[in-house]
Amino acid sequence: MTFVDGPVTVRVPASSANLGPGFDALGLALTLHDTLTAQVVDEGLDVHVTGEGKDGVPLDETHLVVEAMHAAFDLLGGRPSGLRLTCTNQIPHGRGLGSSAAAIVGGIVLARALVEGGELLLDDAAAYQLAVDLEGHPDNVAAALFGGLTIAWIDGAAAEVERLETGVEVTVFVPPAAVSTAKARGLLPESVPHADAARNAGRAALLISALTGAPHRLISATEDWIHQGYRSEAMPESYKLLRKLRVEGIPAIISGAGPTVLVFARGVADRAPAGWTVHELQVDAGGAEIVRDDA
Ligand SMILES: Nc1ncnc2c1ncn2[C@@H]1O[C@H](COP(=O)(O)OP(=O)(O)O)[C@@H](O)[C@H]1O
Ligand SMILES: N[C@@H](CCOP(=O)(O)O)C(=O)O
Repeated sequence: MTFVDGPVTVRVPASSANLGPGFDALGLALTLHDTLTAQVVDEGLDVHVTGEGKDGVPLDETHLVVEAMHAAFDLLGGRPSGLRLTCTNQIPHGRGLGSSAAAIVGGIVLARALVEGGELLLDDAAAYQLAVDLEGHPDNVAAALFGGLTIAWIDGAAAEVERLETGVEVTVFVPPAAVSTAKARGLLPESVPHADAARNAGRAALLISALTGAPHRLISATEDWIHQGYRSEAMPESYKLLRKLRVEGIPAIISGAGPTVLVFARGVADRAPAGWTVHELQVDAGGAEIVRDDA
């Protein structure tokens, strides 16, 4: 196995998972990015972080991007003697915008690009499978890797994905405090009423239609009964904003495991509670991409 000379840069998008009724299945890549640059060096591990997470993430082998790079190098044939990594992060951590998925996908794509012929040794299907195995659920990593609107599922142990185009525009309302995905997953019940599962399935199907050509269906298509309500105690302000917007007829959901509120609309930034950050975003159609020096 031969490593490439010089640094490699990857740009990886934020993602919003679930989108209301599509729990652990639907994902949407968004135009908010982390930019990661890595280079193989003679020895040691040198990690620099600027932007989101700079004061909170470890700078050793337990850094999530490094863990994902190591897992990918192990599949590609071996780890390099040393690594220099620089992360310039726009995606806030623990807000339901897929920062951990972006770190995992970015690390895998970086490692692959640092190995001569890496795309043949670890193709997109294998990279996706590794990312799902590391993240534990497929929805965010599908969108972060492939871009656009994704439907993700697990067949046996095999991670599968269907990618769709959508031109939908969104506004995200990001609260100041984080809620970890692990904590939010811990609030979910072991089972849900059959009637709730049934109506969620119908709305998830309708949502695909709404996002790919029938936007007038968005308010009905974004209703959920199987996760958002159960998690509301961990994010009461988000849930309150969600209900308020929906009463106004604005299609709002909890993004991923929360606490960010995502709205399929523009021109609503004035609804943000004090202290929250608002981003008006588009869909990132490309997913994780190597940034070429000559691009
Ligand atoms: N770019 C990153 N670099 C290093 N660690 C990260 C990065 N992004 C996320 N993480 C790790 O993942 C955690 C957030 O993951 P999670 O709770 O799943 O929230 P999110 O909704 O943002 O994915 C962070 O606290 C940090 O430990
Ligand atoms: N389906 C997952 C999505 C988690 O997304 P994140 O952006 O909060 O990591 C869940 O709802 O737990």
